[in-house]
Amino acid sequence: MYDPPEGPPPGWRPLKDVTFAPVHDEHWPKLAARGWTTVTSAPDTDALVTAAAAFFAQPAAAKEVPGYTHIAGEKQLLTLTSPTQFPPAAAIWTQARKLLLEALAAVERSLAMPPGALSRFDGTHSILRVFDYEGAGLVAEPHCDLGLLTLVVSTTPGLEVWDDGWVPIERNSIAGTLLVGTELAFLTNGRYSAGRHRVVADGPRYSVVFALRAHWPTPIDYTTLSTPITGTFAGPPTAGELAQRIRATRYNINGPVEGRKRPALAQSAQSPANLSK
Ligand SMILES: O=C(O)CCC(=O)C(=O)O
Ligand SMILES: [Fe+2]
Repeated sequence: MYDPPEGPPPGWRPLKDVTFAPVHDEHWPKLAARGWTTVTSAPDTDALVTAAAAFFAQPAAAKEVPGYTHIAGEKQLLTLTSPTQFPPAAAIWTQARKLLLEALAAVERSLAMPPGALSRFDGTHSILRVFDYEGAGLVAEPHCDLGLLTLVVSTTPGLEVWDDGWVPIERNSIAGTLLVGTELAFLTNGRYSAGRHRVVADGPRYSVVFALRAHWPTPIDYTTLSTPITGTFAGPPTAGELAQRIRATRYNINGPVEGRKRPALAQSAQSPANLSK
C-alpha cells in the first residue's frame, strides 16, 4: 500500500523553532504535527480532586447542580463555566489558563504571528471539567476537542493520543498533557493539527481538564493570522460562528450514550478547509 509522505505540502515554510519552558524542546514539534505533547510541570490538582471526589460521593439528590452529569457505568463529571462555580477549582483555573495562554504565545511565535494574534481569543467561553471515571475500558471515545488548547492532568493513566496508533501517554509519569483543539487548528490554517485522543480506564480515575476556548464575540482577523508560514486563508467572521460550525460536525462525547452511536465523524469534516466554507 502507498503511504503518502508526511509533512506539509510543498511550498509551506517550516515553523520557527520556539522555546516554551514546560515542554521539552524536542517534544514541542509534536504539538503541531500531531496535536499533543507532554508538559513537565502542571498545576497541582490534589486539593481539587479531593473536593470533587467528596462531591461525587454524595447521593444523587445532592448533586443536582448546574454542570453535573452522570453517565451510568462510565463517568460522573462536573463542568464549570467560571472559576467561581466550584471554589476548590478557582486556583487551578487561573494557573491552567496562564499556562495555556503562554503556550498560545509560543504557537504565535512559531507561526510568525504578532503577539496576541491567538491569545486575544481568550475570554469567557473556557471550561474546566473534573471527571470521576467509574467504568473500565473505553470511557471517552476518540475525538478532538473543540477549543484552542486543552490541559489534562489525571490521577491515574488512561488518556491515549493518536500517533499512527494509540499512545498511552500517561503511562510514563508525566505532569500533564497539552492538546490542540479544532478552533486552533482552524486559526493556524492547519499548521497545528487537532490532537485526537480517547480515554481507556482500567480502574477508577479522576482527571482535571481545562479547555481554553475562543471567546464567541471575538472577530477573526484573517489578515493577522495569515503569515508566510500559515499562508492566506479566510472563513467565518467570529469565533462564535467558527465554534458553531465545528459543533455542527460532531457530537458530545460526554453526552448520553444513545446520542453517541453515530459512526465516528470523518476527520475531513473538521479540516480547516471544510470549516471555512
Ligand atoms: O478525562 C480525560 O483525561 C480527557 C477527557 C476528554 O478528552 C474530554 O473531556 O474532552
Ligand atoms: Fe477531549
